[in-house]
Amino acid sequence: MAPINASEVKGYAPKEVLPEVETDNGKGIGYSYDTLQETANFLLSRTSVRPRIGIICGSGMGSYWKDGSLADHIEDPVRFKYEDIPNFPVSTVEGHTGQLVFGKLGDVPVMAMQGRFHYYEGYPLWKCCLPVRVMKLIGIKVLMATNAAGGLKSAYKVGDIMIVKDHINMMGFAGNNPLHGPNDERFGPRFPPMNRAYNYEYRKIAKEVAKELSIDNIVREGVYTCLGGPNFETVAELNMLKMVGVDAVGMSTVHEVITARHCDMHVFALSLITNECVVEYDHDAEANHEEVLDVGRMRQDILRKYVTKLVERFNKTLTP
Ligand SMILES: O=P(O)(O)O[C@H]1O[C@H](CO)[C@@H](O)[C@H]1O
Ligand SMILES: Nc1nc2[nH]cnc2c(=O)[nH]1
Repeated sequence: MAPINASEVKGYAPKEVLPEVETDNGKGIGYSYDTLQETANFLLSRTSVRPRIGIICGSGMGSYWKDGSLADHIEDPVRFKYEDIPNFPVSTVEGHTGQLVFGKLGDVPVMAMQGRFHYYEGYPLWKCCLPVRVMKLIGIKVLMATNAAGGLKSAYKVGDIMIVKDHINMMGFAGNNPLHGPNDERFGPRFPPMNRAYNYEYRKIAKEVAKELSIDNIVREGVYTCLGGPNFETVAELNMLKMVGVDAVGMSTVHEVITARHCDMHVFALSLITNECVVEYDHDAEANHEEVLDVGRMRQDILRKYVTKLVERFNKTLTP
């Protein structure tokens, strides 16, 4: 049998990005500050947009449904394919186009990631979060992360939008953390606090805006966790997560938020509940990525309007 070439397998990171531990000229794990500064300078030299809010578009929310998604509504867009950006990984998951878009959302300059990086694609966590550090270096103050997630709380329905109040870093419990390895103080401290990870003022604003848009009946607030994936959870795993206080489960965001808080960015996150987690045996339903993408499409207009308004309101809280 011919050997399998990982780079040709859909859903798998190309071979050259696979090593679990990459070093930068022997200085340690991850890319150095200077290397990421080069990436930031590359982007800044090719656009006059100076965003202060960075948005990560979750599965099915950024790109998949052409012309309706948030990123497709960014005005005067300047787009960069991930493969053309120095030091950037590439997206391999369906529903994650793989480009950065600079431009205006409402009247606010933003940068949106149409596609994020996941651990299950074969990337180490620090590499999944590399774009967050690049955001910091181009002057972004606020990270707005969105994701698709399974709803664990019994009150949640498919299509609900959960404002993330807090997270449980399950992968961190096992010692897998994006900050693992030598610490560069220019990004942040060795031991960053995480008890105020999700900005309180922004969560308050998000609830107000949900009322203004008359979507408060579908907007919730809860606790998110990220598992490594790519498989969805077993019934026993879901019941355990429920027991420890998880309301929604996904395969992203937590490590991005840790990286953003480490470098002192404000953080706001939303989970779109794309499927109900099955917490009973003898149930026919099975989670699948197609359903996740479909619900992303179903909610794209509401999410776009919500995020656009939030971006305008968050921007007003930033000093000029
Ligand atoms: O977290 P995002 O990227 O939104 O996507 C979520 O949905 C995908 C599974 O359907 C996984 O990638 C999971 O993390
Ligand atoms: N881990 C996990 N990720 C998801 N992303 C969307 N739905 C789910 C889910 O049910 N579980």
